[in-house]
Amino acid sequence: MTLLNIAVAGSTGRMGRTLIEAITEAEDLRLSAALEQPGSQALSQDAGALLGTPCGIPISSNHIDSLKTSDVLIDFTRPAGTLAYLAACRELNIKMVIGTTGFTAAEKMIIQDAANEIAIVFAPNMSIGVNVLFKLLEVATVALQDDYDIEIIEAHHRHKVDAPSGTALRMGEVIAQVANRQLDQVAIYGRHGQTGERASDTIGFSTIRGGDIVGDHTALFAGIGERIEITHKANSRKTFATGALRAARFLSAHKYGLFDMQDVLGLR
Ligand SMILES: NC(=O)C1=CN([C@@H]2O[C@H](COP(=O)(O)OP(=O)(O)OC[C@H]3O[C@@H](n4cnc5c(N)ncnc54)[C@H](OP(=O)(O)O)[C@@H]3O)[C@@H](O)[C@H]2O)C=CC1
Ligand SMILES: O=C(O)C1=N[C@H](C(=O)O)C[C@H](O)C1
Repeated sequence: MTLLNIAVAGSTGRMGRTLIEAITEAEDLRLSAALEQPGSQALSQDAGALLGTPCGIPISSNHIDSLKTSDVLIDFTRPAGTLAYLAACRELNIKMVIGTTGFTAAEKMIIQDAANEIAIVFAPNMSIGVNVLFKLLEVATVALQDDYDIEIIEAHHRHKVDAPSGTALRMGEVIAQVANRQLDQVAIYGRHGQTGERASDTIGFSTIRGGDIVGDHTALFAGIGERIEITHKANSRKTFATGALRAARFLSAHKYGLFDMQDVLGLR
C-alpha cells in the first residue's frame, strides 16, 4: 500500500496532538513532519512523546526541509501561521488541509489565490455532523425565513481566541445566502444596553466561552407560538481530526483547487 505522507502544523496544540494520534493509528497514513513555531519549547522532542507513544518524528520549525517529504500539510494553528505555511506549500507544491479559523476577508483571498496552484481543503469545521447541519439550515431557512427570527449561539472552551467561531460565521453565511441577505449588513454580534426592538431580517450571534467545552453550535428559528433549534455538539476533537484526515485523502485526486468539507463529504 502506498502511504500518504502527512505533515502536521501546530503539532503540540489541542488539534495537532489529536491529529498525530489519529495519523499514527491509520494504516494508510504516515506522519512525515511535525511543525512548531521557532522558539517553541517542544522543538526536537519526539512528536508522539506528548501522547506517550514516541513515533520517531522530531518536532521541527524548519518548514521547508520538513515539508519536502510530505504530500499534505494539515494546519490547525492561527491565521498568521497558516499564511506562512501556505507560502511554503505553494513554493514546494504541497497540498493543504486548513482548519484554522479567524481569518479576515483579505486573508481568505490569499488562500483562494494559492488554490490556483495547489489543492486546498479549507473548512471551519471538519466534523460530518456540522456539515450535515449546514444542509439542514438550508432546508429550514427556505421554509422559515419570512416569519421566524434567526439567532446563532455557539459555546467553546476558555482557550478559544476568535469569536464568533468560524463555524457560527459559516452558519450565518449559509442562512444569509439562502435568505438572500448580506451577512455583513444583517449580522448582530451580541447585544447590550438600549438595543431597541429586534429588526426582522437580522441574524444574531451569541458567544459563550468556558471550561473545556469542545464546541456547541445552535441555530434558533424563533416564531410566534413555536421555535425550532438545530444543534450540534462535539464531544471530542477526534471528530475534527477524522474529518481532516478524510480531507487529506480526498486531495490525492486533485492537483489544485479550493474545496471545503461539503466537497469532501459529497454534500454539495
Ligand atoms: N476546522 C475545524 O474543524 C476546527 C478548527 N479549529 C481551529 O483550529 C485552530 C487551532 O485550534 P487549537 O488546536 O484548539 O489551538 P491551540 O492553541 O491548542 O494550538 C495552536 C497551535 O498552533 C501553534 N501556533 C500558534 N500561532 C502560530 C503561528 N503564528 N505560527 C505557527 N504556529 C502557531 C501553537 O503553538 P504555540 O503553542 O507555540 O503557540 C499551537 O501548537 C483554531 O483556529 C481553531 O478555531 C479547531 C478545532 C476544529
Ligand atoms: O477553537 C475550537 O476549538 C474550534 N473551532 C472551530 C470554529 O471556530 O468553528 C471549530 C470547532 O467548533 C472547534
